Amino acid sequence: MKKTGILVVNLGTPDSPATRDVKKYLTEFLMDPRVIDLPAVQRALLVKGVIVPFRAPKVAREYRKLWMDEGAPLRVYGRRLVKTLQARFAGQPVVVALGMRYQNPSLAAALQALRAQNVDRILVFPLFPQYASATTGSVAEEVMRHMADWHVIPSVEFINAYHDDPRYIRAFADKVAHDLQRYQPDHVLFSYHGIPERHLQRLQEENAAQCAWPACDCGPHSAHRRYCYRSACFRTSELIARQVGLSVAHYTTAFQSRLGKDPWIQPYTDQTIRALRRRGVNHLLVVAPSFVADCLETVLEIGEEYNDLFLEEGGTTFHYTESLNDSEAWVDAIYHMLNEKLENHEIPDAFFGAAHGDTGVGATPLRRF
Ligand SMILES: C=CC1=C(C)c2cc3[nH]c(cc4nc(cc5[nH]c(cc1n2)c(C)c5CCC(=O)O)C(CCC(=O)O)=C4C)c(C)c3C=C
Ligand SMILES: [Fe+2]
Ligand SMILES: [Fe+2]
Repeated sequence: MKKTGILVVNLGTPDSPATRDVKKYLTEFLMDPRVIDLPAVQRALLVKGVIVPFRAPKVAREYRKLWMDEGAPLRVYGRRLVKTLQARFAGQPVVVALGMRYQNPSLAAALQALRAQNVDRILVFPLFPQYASATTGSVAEEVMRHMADWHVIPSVEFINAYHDDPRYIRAFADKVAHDLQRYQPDHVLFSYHGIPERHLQRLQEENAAQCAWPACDCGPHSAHRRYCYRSACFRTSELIARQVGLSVAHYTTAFQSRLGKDPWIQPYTDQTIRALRRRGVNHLLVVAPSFVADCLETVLEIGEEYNDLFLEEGGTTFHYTESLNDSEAWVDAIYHMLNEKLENHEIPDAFFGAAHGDTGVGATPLRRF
């Protein structure tokens, strides 16, 4: 039977909350041309000369608040997820490894671990449900770069978007349904990590059918464009809302975490929170489906900054739905998404006559043709 390696990938996080390690992380991350898409010299001047020196001390303080006993949340949840997933595949010829796009455990080490196990193929599962060049695209490019000099390159499949997969939707919807019961909010805000608007321009250059940049009109009522990140986010909100029975008037989609002065995809989360207050929303529940593990952007940006903003604006209660992390429902969802790929790929040995001890060549199954 063929042996499959599953490479679970997340963004990455610093090795420690020390400013030195945060600088290393931010530099590697932001020097990626898929993240800061400027010409190399301009990017280096901006990242190494401005963003990292000014941002790292503040971000390091934030990581210190967030740090768990076992380390950074993104890495802790990643390790637990992979361990439970490996157990879920018990009895199947499957090896699961965790790699981070930036810092550790590195993609190089994870790929070498799979290679050492002589896997025949690799399924790459980025922990990004909505496709973006800055995340999923970057992971794919880096995986291919690492394997480029292998003599035997196994077959590789990238699971590059699953924002509309019913199992991912259900895993999130179950959490939201629970919090709707518990907190009785009068509105739900789906807040996704943003990307610069300019990234959608590249999308249209490559495939005009994908998106209508500069005025990306992807939204709840437009046709769904799979690789327009903005569209995929609207679609995710719609599917989760439908699953939990939320009507269009009771939820909103917005984008957070913008960096720099260029326009990012809109509406922005902070402005949306103010607008919701003006509309009289008193009890808000925030859900962040682009983050499948809690991290700096959820625990601090949503859980503290947006919480404070909503209360300062006169709101009464603010709650955040915790992410999927290493929950059983999420492990189960990933297991089923991947197992489907395994089942579709596997050609039973019996088909080649191996069950009868021959080589398969010229054996009876040829009748099928
Ligand atoms: C969920 C998908 C993500 C997309 C899309 C994304 C795009 C993107 N991010 C930056 C800049 C930063 N992001 C930072 C943190 C961060 N980003 C994601 C996910 C996506 N980013 C996660 C999960 C995290 C948290 C990591 C953690 O350890 O907790 C940061 C670092 C923190 C900070 O300085 O605020 C930066 C910087 C850009 C520029 C971008 C699209 C081009
Ligand atoms: Fe980010
Ligand atoms: Fe779009």
